[in-house]
Amino acid sequence: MAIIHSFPSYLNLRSHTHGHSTHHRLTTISGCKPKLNSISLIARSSSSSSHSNALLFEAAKHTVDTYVESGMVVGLGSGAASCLAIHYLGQKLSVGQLKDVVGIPTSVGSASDAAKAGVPLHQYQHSLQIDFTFNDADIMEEVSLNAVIGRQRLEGDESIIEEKKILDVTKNLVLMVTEKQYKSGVEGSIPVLVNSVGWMETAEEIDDLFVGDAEVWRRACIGRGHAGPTGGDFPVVTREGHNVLDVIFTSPIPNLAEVAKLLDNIDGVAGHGIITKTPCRAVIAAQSGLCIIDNTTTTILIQAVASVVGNGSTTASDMFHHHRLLPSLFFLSSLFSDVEFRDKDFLESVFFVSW
Ligand SMILES: O=C(CO)[C@H](O)[C@H](O)COP(=O)(O)O
Repeated sequence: MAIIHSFPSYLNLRSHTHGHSTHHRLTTISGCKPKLNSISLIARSSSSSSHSNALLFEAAKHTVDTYVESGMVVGLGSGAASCLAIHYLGQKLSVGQLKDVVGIPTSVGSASDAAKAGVPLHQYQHSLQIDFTFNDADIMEEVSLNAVIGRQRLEGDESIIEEKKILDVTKNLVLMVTEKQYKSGVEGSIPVLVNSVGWMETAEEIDDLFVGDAEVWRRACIGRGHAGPTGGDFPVVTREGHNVLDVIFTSPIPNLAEVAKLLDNIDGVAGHGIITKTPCRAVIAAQSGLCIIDNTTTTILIQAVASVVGNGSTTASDMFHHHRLLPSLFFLSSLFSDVEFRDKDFLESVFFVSW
């Protein structure tokens, strides 16, 4: 993959590495409460879950260190990485490294995390200017960085609609995912909010639209036994009174944005969990370090690299998985220094925070 911005903290992170070593600095964390002042180098953990927590914390820390500045209004996302980012942000506020940051929670969970972490909160209001937002995504389409949220919501106490409004109005957005969630073709559930009156007709229409590619199930409240495709007697009803359909794709979706458009045009659909936002950056926690991708420049660089390496089929996935392409990317970075589309940030682009 990887496009890349070097931001101020790129230098900081690089200074933590040993030359071009592929060993990324990891940070001890304790549950969801990283301690800002207790950063230490640790060997890669033998426990895979603590290792993946450490990787997620690197993504969260990088996101906060790089994009959050004093005085900002910051959208606070939901999910494991966002929880780590909120607590890290709280730590930076408590030691005075950041000041006057106001958080806009995207969910009940993020509001609760922020309250515990000491991040001052405001409720989202229409016309509020949000400088920057971070969020988790359940899965992300490579290159476009279109993503899916809302797969985990089993109780209906969260609002995908409100969360998407915040992501929509924010000036800058970072989505944090692991490398396993960064896919060339997204599969699995797309959560779709439908009016509960007439939900069955809407579900049938969606089923017809994606026949052979997806199954449609109405989401049931957890703890209510086996509900089956109709959601049984206790379907989830969201805060806004919608039912949630899981449109479960059984094969990779070639273009997530197309699916979003098709869903938007169906009567009875009130919203869905697909995010399509430009500009958007992905901070990807990979085994070998962090990878930062910006969807405004990805396509251009991929095409350019494909031509330099003489392989028309080069994809973001190739770049992500085959480090051999990195020299080409660096080379291109220097070649493009005079080209109009490259702004200063872009000129300073480098490809991985640490490999
Ligand atoms: O829907 C989402 C953001 O709104 C997230 O993708 C979801 O919350 C991820 O949860 P976790 O990180 O705990 O798997």
